[in-house]
Amino acid sequence: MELLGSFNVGDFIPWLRWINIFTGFSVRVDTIAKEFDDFLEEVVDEHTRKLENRASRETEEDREEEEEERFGGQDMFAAGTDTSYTVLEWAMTELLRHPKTMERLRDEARRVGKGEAEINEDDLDEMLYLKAVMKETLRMYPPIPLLVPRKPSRSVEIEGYHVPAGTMTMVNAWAIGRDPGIWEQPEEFMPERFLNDGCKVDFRGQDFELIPFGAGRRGCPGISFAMATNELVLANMVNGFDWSLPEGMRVDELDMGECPGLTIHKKVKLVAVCTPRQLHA
Ligand code: HEM
Repeated sequence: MELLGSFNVGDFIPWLRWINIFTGFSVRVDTIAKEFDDFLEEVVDEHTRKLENRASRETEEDREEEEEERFGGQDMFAAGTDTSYTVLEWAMTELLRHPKTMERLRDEARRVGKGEAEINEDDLDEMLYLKAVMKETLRMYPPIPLLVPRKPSRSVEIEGYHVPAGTMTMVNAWAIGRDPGIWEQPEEFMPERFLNDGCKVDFRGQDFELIPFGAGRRGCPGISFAMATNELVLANMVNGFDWSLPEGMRVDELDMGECPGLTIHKKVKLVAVCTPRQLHA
């Protein structure tokens, strides 16, 4: 992911793409692509071996099917893992920086979970504060800040700008999420802005003020799965544990720096202390 988001001349000046060979960029991309491909091939093979009564896959059609499974797996794996862990790391960081927000979320989880050890998917519908926390995290820290580069198939005119067909275009979801013309106090982490009669903006691609998953035909197809898993993980983290910063560390000492890449991680990994909650017998 870091490599995909790094600067390379060929993306910006296509006829200079040959420079990527001399900078070593092309070799690094090919090496990682091969390692990833081998890994997925092993996963698909293992899965196929487990399928009892399945004839060995030797025809051309079988091989094509196998390749599709590998590419599908590659897409899901690349698009779904890094994004999810990034969003959870930023959410936890902001919660630790805002103890009152953490407390409110924890209280909601323990109320909705009725003191049980585990929150399940059905409980999530009732957890409106959790949803507001996730939305606010996605507003401030869209895991893929420039979405995925696209090329228009025909020339278009947008607000007076002429964009010729085939131009590489990027949408800066990060800047949109922090635009003071759209958001009040955009640099403040305030999940409350999404509650009750507050802002009705949603992230499913209908409201262009908040597009961490992109929008339109090529928007993220994993959105529902991603939100269900992220919400479930965060809800269970605050339900099952009390969270704090390492002893002696102040909130203002938390490093909020970002790493460059296709997905934007914290530069310094979050270190937090979790204390299992005492369950009543
Ligand atoms: C918080 C989690 C996630 C975020 C923020 C996210 C965001 C995005 C974004 C911004 C795009 C590009 C959309 C565009 O260019 O308009 C994308 C594409 C995609 N995402 Fe996600 N995603 C997440 C999780 C997932 C998960 C869990 C999966 C699958 C299990 C997934 C599968 C995909 C696929 C396959 C594409 C490519 C779609 C295409 O090009 O047609 N994503 N995602």
